[in-house]
Amino acid sequence: METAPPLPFIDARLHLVRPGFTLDVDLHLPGRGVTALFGPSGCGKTTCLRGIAGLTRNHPNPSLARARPGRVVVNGEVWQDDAAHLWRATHERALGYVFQEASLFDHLNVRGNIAYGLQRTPPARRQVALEQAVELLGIGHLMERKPQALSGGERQRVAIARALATSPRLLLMDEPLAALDAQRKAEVLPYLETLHRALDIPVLYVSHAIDEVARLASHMVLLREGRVLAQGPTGELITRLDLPLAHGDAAATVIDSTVQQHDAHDHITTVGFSGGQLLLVSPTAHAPGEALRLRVQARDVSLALAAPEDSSILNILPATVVALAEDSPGQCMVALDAGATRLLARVTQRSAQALSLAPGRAVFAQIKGIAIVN
Ligand SMILES: Nc1ncnc2c1ncn2[C@@H]1O[C@H](COP(=O)(O)OP(=O)(O)OP(=O)(O)O)[C@@H](O)[C@H]1O
Repeated sequence: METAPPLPFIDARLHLVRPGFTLDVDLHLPGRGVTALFGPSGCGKTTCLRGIAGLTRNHPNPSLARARPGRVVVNGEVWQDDAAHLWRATHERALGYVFQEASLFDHLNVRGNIAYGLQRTPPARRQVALEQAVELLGIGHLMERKPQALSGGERQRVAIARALATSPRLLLMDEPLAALDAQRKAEVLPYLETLHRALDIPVLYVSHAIDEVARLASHMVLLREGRVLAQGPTGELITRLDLPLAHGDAAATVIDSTVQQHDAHDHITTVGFSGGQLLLVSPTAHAPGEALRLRVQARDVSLALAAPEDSSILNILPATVVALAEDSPGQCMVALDAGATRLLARVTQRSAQALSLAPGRAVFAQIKGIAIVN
């Protein structure tokens, strides 16, 4: 019997000691898809990316730096192994780095900027053609322009295309959308979504914005004061009641679903997911079979003990209460399982008592079709 090839992975053990700040992390990440590094300002997200890129390191002799030996392995390539005295400099690590502000060469046009990235990659390692990077980021019409003649969103798309053109084995993105206004963000986000599906290049993505993370990242690392608070699949981490993300007004669930049908007449898309079917309002048509990642805020989910009839609410899902926690005075967060999907509902403590909510209790979760975002 043939055995399946091992799943690709990224391991990064970094212990970087600075005056007033220590980063001490052990990351075990999938070698595919987008992993978000998330946490408050100053928790060490950028330091983490810089460590993986080889832009920052302890004294090469770990005993002098009083740090645990570092190790960085990306899909089978060892970039750093302090214990074995192995260190690849940044230019020897096949990585692309995209920063908050696109740092393009002003004297080169867009074509020249992207070609610069391409030329630095040995022909044997080139996997992404310039044309492919240009097409993925939708910048074909901008090729002859100089960076000064680009909008913020366009500059960022060129910077991403330039990073991709180097055929990186890992793409590091440090708040690539943070400098953009909401409209520009909405312009660039769809390109980020498609690029990791089109190219099998893992992405480490630093962001402050949980909605961005929920939309893009399948996996996440929560950092606090230089340490890992938790790491795992996004849907799991954002619904764990022992972690801060599952509390407060922004608490939400992600639901990975597949389009079943789209009714163009009333703009309703029907999707299937592990907990059944959902109907959502969608102004754009979706083809059957298309994968949709949906987001539902905990405050938009209400609970009932019996399935209501004649309700305007489109989605009524059987679910089981898994856990409850006090959220804020008078409010409580309820974790529920609908099939294999974890949902969150934020209800008043009065309602929780009235419905005798407790682990194991069977309920119906009600979600308005207009409250589901994709
Ligand atoms: N070269 C350095 N020397 C000393 N301290 C540093 C250095 N670079 C960063 N720091 C400190 O390390 C800590 C982590 O910084 P880092 O930029 O990694 O955080 P961050 O989570 O990316 O923050 P933000 O979200 O604000 O960008 C901060 O306290 C910062 O002041």
